[in-house]
Amino acid sequence: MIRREGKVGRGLRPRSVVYTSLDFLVGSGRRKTLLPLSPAMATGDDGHGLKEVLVTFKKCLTDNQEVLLDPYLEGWKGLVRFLNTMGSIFSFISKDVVTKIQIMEEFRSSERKDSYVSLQSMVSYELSNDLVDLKKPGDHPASGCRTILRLHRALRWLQLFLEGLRTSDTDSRTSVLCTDAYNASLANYHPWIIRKATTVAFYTLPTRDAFLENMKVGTHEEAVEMLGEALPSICEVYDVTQALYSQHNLLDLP
Ligand SMILES: CCCCCCCC/C=C\CCCCCCCC(=O)N[C@@H](COP(=O)(O)O)[C@H](O)/C=C/CCCCCCCCCCCCC
Repeated sequence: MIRREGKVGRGLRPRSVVYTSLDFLVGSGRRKTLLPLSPAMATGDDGHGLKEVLVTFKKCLTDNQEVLLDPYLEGWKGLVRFLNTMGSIFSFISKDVVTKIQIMEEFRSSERKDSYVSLQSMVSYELSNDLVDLKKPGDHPASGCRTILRLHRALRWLQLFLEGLRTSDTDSRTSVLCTDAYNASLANYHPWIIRKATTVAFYTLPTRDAFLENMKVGTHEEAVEMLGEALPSICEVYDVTQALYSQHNLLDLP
């Protein structure tokens, strides 16, 4: 069993729950075809470690600095599998990410799929066809641009959190690392109620040692080394996306 840091999580068995996000995924026949997850994946026991997930993000960037959508979504699916091992208290977060992945996968399986090969082609296509609500929610509440923006902001949280794990002491509290990363990124865009629920959930996180083990990389030192090697790719994907969104004034989409 994974040791927990805080009071809230004591006694929770992270791998024992059939997660709501999976219920959501398999509950609809239409959704099922879009994001099939095996039962093993649903519990995070699909044999893949964090390294494989982070490597997926490396595959996003082309030589022309375009961000390819398919590996981007693959990377997020891998992260959701990790999130699903953290306990049902995180299922409200998991559900939100899964919904956003599904929105994007629908674009990728639609007749406009070629316009959604990369973030660059998506931005160009949606803007030139007036498919983005730029100022307030309107006719396009689930555009690709606004959906990716939410994941993009979350990628910043991931970058900060993993960097915190990598550089912190053995006895550092993951709830503190996670809260610091959250406050410096996503929290700026979330209402009070979400910030509260999220902060409570952070108290149930496993210890730093348990996190490093859960990465399935080897020793703790090897896990830390892997983070040092993998994080630059995440940063690059984040930076290229940030520059793209900034260039088109898309960083505040409703
Ligand atoms: C062995 C180490 C592994 C680490 C693996 C970490 C896996 C992390 C997986 C997912 C990260 C969470 C991504 C959250 C995306 C949130 C997107 C968002 O901001 N959505 C809000 C706005 O969307 P719209 O309403 O405008 O459509 C939405 O309102 C939010 C809903 C839920 C709350 C999201 C809280 C995010 C907290 C991020 C920390 C996750 C903690 C993971 C613990 C490791």
